[in-house]
Amino acid sequence: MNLQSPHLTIEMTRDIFYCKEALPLESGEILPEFQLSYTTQGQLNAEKDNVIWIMHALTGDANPQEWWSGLVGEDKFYDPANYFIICANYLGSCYGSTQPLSSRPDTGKPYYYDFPNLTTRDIAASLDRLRLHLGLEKINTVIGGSLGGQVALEWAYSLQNRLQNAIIIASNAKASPWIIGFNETQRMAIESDETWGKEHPDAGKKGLETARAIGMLSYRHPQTFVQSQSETEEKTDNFKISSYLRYQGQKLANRFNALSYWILSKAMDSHDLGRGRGGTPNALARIHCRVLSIGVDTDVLFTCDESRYIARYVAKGTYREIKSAYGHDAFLIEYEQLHYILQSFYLENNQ
Ligand SMILES: CC(=O)SCCNC(=O)CCNC(=O)[C@H](O)C(C)(C)COP(=O)(O)OP(=O)(O)OC[C@H]1O[C@@H](n2cnc3c(N)ncnc32)[C@H](O)[C@@H]1OP(=O)(O)O
Ligand SMILES: N[C@@H](CCO)C(=O)O
Repeated sequence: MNLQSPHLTIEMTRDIFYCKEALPLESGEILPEFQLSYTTQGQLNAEKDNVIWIMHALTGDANPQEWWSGLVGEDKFYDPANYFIICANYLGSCYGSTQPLSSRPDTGKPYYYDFPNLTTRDIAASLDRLRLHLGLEKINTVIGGSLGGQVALEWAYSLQNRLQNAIIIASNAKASPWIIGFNETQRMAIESDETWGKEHPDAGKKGLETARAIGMLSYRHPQTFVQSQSETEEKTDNFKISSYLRYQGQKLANRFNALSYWILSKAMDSHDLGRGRGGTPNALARIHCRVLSIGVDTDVLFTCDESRYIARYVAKGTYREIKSAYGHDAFLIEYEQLHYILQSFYLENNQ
């Protein structure tokens, strides 16, 4: 791909990166080869300092113009007319990258339950392979929410002075027992599905519906549903919130698969920037770039204190807060506040 093509590619291009070099994983296992589906839009400038790398969350794909439409795209904050914008689907996810349903190179059959557990550090390492493949010596900004923020933080640590800004939204430096607990209940729901364990692409699909319903409660806030799912007084059964959660479960199960969900939820649980690095504060202090850590006041999953903690221990940290009734998912919704916070951050740093 000629990143400095004279043709400004405002249109998003989709590509697959095939990496034939084995990827050693934190577990000690090795992924012999892998592919990453990714999108790019815009053009690398002459100084090569306008790369924006967008990181998706748990069930995201490589198309931020879809799930972050208020932030990425023509005339949006991250406008391809000004930036070279890239987004890659993570290892383990089912949107074009190597995942449990991918064929193993040694047998030609799907990995299924033999797919190796991944950590956020492994995912960051796989993205760095793509960076090197594209010849991107430096990145202006890595930005992501939730799992995307966790991977962004791991990558900020290893990129060091090759990265200018890390923007971590509704995320953490180390998975809390609370988050691991929520993910464990979701895996229990998948395990309770009698099809789980079978070698079939839809294994665990019904359990995934329940897992998503549990997840949706953690991604929102009681206020969210008071506003959108309240009832008149005569209702005694068949409540709106019940049908909403069942609907969201079906909606996700129809676009995702339980094996990918399992692998990525384990990656979220594995997240600990300080592992092998003298603990979280020491690791945060060694991040070279500027870090903007954004919390959501009603986020009950990734709390504001966890976002404040990141800003407090990194060398060049700023903390900002979104006020929202939406809870954790506010990072996908509160575009006006996000725009204001991002604009102030870049202006404060003369960018
Ligand atoms: C950064 C990332 O990687 S994100 C990962 C990828 N995620 C996605 O692609 C999804 C991102 N989008 C979302 O999560 C949500 O749409 C948000 C957070 C952006 C917006 O949330 P909300 O405005 O509350 O809409 P939400 O999606 O929760 O619910 C609306 C849907 O539920 C349906 N619904 C609402 N109430 C009910 C109910 N009582 N019963 C049944 N269905 C209901 C609506 O009809 C609507 O259906 P549709 O999605 O088919 O149009
Ligand atoms: N609701 C978003 C964020 C979860 O962390 C998703 O589905 O990935």
